[in-house]
This record gives sequence, C-alpha cells and structure tokens, in this order.
Amino acid sequence: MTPSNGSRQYTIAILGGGSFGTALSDISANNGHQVRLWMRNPEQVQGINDDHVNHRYLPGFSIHPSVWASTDLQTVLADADIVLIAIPSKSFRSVVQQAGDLLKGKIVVSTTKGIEPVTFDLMSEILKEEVSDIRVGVLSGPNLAKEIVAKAVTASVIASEDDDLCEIVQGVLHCDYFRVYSNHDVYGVELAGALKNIYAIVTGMGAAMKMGENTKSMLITRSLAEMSRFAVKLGANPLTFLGLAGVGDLIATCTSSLSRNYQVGYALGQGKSLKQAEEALQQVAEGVNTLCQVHQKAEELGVYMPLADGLHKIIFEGYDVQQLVKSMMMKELKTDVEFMVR
Ligand SMILES: NC(=O)c1ccc[n+]([C@@H]2O[C@H](COP(=O)([O-])OP(=O)(O)OC[C@H]3O[C@@H](n4cnc5c(N)ncnc54)[C@H](O)[C@@H]3O)[C@@H](O)[C@H]2O)c1
Ligand SMILES: O=P(O)(O)OC[C@H](O)CO
Repeated sequence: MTPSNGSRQYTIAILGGGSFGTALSDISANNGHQVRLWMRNPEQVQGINDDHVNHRYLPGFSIHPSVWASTDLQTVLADADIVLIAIPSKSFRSVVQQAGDLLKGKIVVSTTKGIEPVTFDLMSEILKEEVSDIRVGVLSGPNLAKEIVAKAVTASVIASEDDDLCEIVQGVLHCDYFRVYSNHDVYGVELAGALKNIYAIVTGMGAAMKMGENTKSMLITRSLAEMSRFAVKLGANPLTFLGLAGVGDLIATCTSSLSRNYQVGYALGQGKSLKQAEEALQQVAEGVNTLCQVHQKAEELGVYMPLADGLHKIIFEGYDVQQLVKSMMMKELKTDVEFMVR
C-alpha cells in the first residue's frame, strides 16, 4: 500500500471496535498513523493487541500490528488529533456524552449511518449539540468493511464545510486501495448513508423471493428517486445522490450479501420474523430504525415514498408482500424521470 498523506503523522482515535471501526483502524495504521481503538469488550481488546484480529466482527482478517486497542476512553482520546466514530446510532449520543470535553478542539468524523429516534438528528448534529468547539465531518460511501480489510479497491466521501478538515481526512485515509473524495453537502452525504439501508432491506427481501434483474434494477432506480426526493425536501443537494455517498452506496448495499441490512431483508423474504432476522445477525442493521424514523417524517412532510411505505406496511402493519407488490404495480402511471418531485 502506498499512503498519499505526505509526511504528517497523526494520532487517530477510533471509537467503536465493530467491523467498521476496525476497518478504519487498519487503513489509518497502514498509512503510518498512530492508531488507538476504543472497544468496550476486554477480550476483543486482547484479540487486537495480541493476535491483531477482531475475532468477533472480522474473523480471519489480519489488522495492522501497530493498532493499539483499549477499553479506556480517556486514554484513547487523550492526545488524539483526529477522532473517527463508528458507534451504532442508538448509542452515538451517549458515547459522545461520555467523551464530552475530550473531543474539544479536535477533528471528529462520524462514520455512523443512522438517524436518532424522536429528534430525527443525524450524527453530525448530535456532535454539534453535545460538544462546543469541535470540527465536525462525516465519512460515507460504498464501504463494506470486509472488502476494505481485504484491501479491495474502494472509494469514500468526506463531507464537511471545513475544507481544511476534508483535506486532512483525505490525506489520512487515502492510499492505493482507498480513495477519498470531498463534498460540502454534509447533510446530503450523511442522510444518503442512512437512507440507503432501507432499500437494502427491500432488495434483500426481493433476492430471497428470487427476483430477476429487471426487478432489482427497478427497485434500485426507484429507491434512488425516492431517497433523493426525501433528502432534497430536507435541504440536501440533489447532486450528492448521483455521487458515491448516494447512488454508489445504494448499489453496494442493495446488491451485496455482505450488507447486514440486505441480510435482514433476505431473512424477512424467507418468511422469518423481524425478531428472528435481527437475532440471527448479531450485528447492527441500522435500516429498521431508519425506516421507522423516515416513514414518520415522510408522512409529516407529505413526501411520496412508496417503497419505504410498502416496506413499513410489510414489516410493521402485517401486509402480504405479493398483494402489496401487485397493488403498487397497478398504481397510477407516472413519467420516468420526474426524479425529485412527486
Ligand atoms: N460495517 C460496515 O461495512 C460499515 C460501513 C460504513 C458505515 N458503517 C456504519 O458504522 C456504524 C457501526 O457499524 P459496524 O459495522 O461497525 O457495527 P458492528 O455491529 O460491527 O459493531 C458495532 C460496535 O459498536 C460497539 N458499541 C455499540 N454500542 C456501544 C456503546 N454504547 N459503547 C461502546 N461501544 C458500543 C459494539 O461493541 C461494536 O464493537 C453503523 O452506523 C454502520 O451503519 C458500517
Ligand atoms: O452492512 P450494512 O448494511 O450496514 O452496510 C454497510 C455499509 O454502510 C455499506 O456501505
């Protein structure tokens, strides 16, 4: 691997020792930075420090030996220049509150793809609410953790209004298998990362039901139309949805069995209950909570989201999938590219 970050070496704290936090720690260490990984489980800490493997989340993959893990949040954050957060959205605020003033003055990048219930806050909004004087960015894109640790050629997007932050994070993570683009549309990049999980559940379900390529293509394309329509209504830049964080991540997540959201959909399509699907996964699939938040918000705002609405009907309102699909196909006809409007 060839890092492209020039000479500056940073101390990077990564909060969250699941699949994505571990993948980010591996890239950062490969690029010559000092990496501290905060994990809450002492056995997993030992696995990283002694075996250089995350036995629970990324078994079989070697992580760079210089990654140092700890359960002590204070030690991990103490002299970090940059903090990358990969904590599921449901615990994000509480972890940020725990870190508190230790985040002050630092570059803090959320990599979490979810929406907080009740507030409808995205993670960058939580960071700004909880800590004053921090420089906030968001990393999102088609970034399946297992492919990254296997060093498959991958690209991502760092979004921030702070150009200097974007440049620093691009330099920190960029190497010959990981390319990082920048974007000023923080809200759009972050919302896209959360929204695509809904549609990965839809296509996972379709895959289990043996959908063909025509169906898959229809679902992904109409998903892009409705997620863009929703995000634009909330103030996102429509062009973001044509980039890596939008259509890029939608394609990766809606077509890969590595995606946990796709796996939840697949289990539902096999006739399993949501509880069974989530229990079998034993990892975070953000899409179910995102579906609930988006369904409610779309109703409040009057945004037309037939696929999200249909999925909500199947999972939470007891509708029969085949009947629902038939009724959706028989709805009033529309033009193809009235992309951002109803
Ligand atoms: N895995 C990927 O491919 C990927 C890629 C990009 C973004 N993301 C996003 O990153 C976030 C994390 O996903 P992941 O794949 O790493 O999940 P994961 O299920 O693999 O791991 C979650 C990690 O968070 C930790 N955690 C949960 N609650 C915690 C708390 N209260 N305090 C401390 N640690 C806590 C768990 O112990 C675990 O280590 C999600 O929002 C996901 O959408 C994941
Ligand atoms: O495994 P998922 O479904 O959480 O998706 C992981 C990443 O978001 C893909 O970019």
